[in-house]
Amino acid sequence: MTGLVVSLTGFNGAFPVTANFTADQGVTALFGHSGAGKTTLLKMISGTLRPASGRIAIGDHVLFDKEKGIFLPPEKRRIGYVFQDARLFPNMSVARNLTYAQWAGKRRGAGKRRASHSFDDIVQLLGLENLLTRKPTHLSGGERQRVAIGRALLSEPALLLLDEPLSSLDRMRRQEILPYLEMLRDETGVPIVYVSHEIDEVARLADTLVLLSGGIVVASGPVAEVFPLIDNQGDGSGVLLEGEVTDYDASYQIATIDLNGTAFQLTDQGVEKGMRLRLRIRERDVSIARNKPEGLSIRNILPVKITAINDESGSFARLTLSYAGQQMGARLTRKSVADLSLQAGDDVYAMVKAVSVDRTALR
Ligand SMILES: Nc1ncnc2c1ncn2[C@@H]1O[C@H](COP(=O)(O)OP(=O)(O)OP(=O)(O)O)[C@@H](O)[C@H]1O
Repeated sequence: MTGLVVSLTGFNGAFPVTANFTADQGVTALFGHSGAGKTTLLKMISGTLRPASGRIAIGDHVLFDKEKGIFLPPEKRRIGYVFQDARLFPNMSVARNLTYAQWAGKRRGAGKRRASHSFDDIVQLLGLENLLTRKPTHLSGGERQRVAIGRALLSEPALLLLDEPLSSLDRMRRQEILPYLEMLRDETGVPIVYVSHEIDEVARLADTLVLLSGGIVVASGPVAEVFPLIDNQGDGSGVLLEGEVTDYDASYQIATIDLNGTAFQLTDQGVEKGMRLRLRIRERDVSIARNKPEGLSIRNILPVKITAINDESGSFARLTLSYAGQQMGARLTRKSVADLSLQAGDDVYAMVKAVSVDRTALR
């Protein structure tokens, strides 16, 4: 059992924190707006800040237990920490930075366990082969972060904490590094806590989602359940739907995905039959028709039931839709809702443009 259990209360200065969540293998995203308490919680998990009460454990490895008087110092916690800025040793080559971490990990007792990741495995996983002789100053920001992740992994951690590892990178570099993080998630077996305030990263990487607001964990659980609850400043976060690729038309680069019995199409490259994909469908990309439309360029038409209509202030209304047991949302003008006489309980059709979904490949 390698799951993470966090159940604590405490303070960072005068800022109070209350957190209760559990997470299994894979990536646990800690999401919250600036000042929500994400870094505070990471400090409590890593041991640089002591909670007032509660318990923190990774499987049988107890890091903190107030009642039993256990508080492991940071160096005994077997936690690999990757910061927003890579914090590599500037005078050492990439290879030395990595081997130093391996040495430090062994000194802390990791060497008594069988190393699960060899130096060569990590170098290959993170694509560091051609960087080994360089100094950190001669690396791009994204490359530095890949080395920092490699360094954290080589210390044989029981848990990896990634504190907004992409926040110092521009969009292009982020896109470059995301596939490495997906591989990390799928191939290392090390549980990862990933702090982010970027919805796209959460949609792509998370297995479990923990929402923090004002120092309190307000929701936690499987990402598909919790994702729609993200407060995206008025613009809904959308829903995550999962399905398997049943067909790929290479000439048009169109993949067909089976989403609970409905064929859903999206434009994509590098997709193969049998692959599992996660799609993010945003509320603003969904429109509604009373009757099944024909002769439309929109390719995805899903039969849905309206379960609720909430007027927002101003011109818009938010519809909650149920589709094959999953919830979706749509954001329409109130005028459209009135013109179509839409009401809760109506069976209608949701139309989603094929190009308007984000996808991620799942293991
Ligand atoms: N050393 C400290 N002493 C007192 N208060 C602090 C301290 N560090 C942080 N805080 C306060 O605790 C609250 C939570 O801060 P924290 O850094 O955990 O938020 P965050 O979610 O990580 O934010 P960001 O996304 O901006 O990094 C903030 O109100 C902050 O001002």
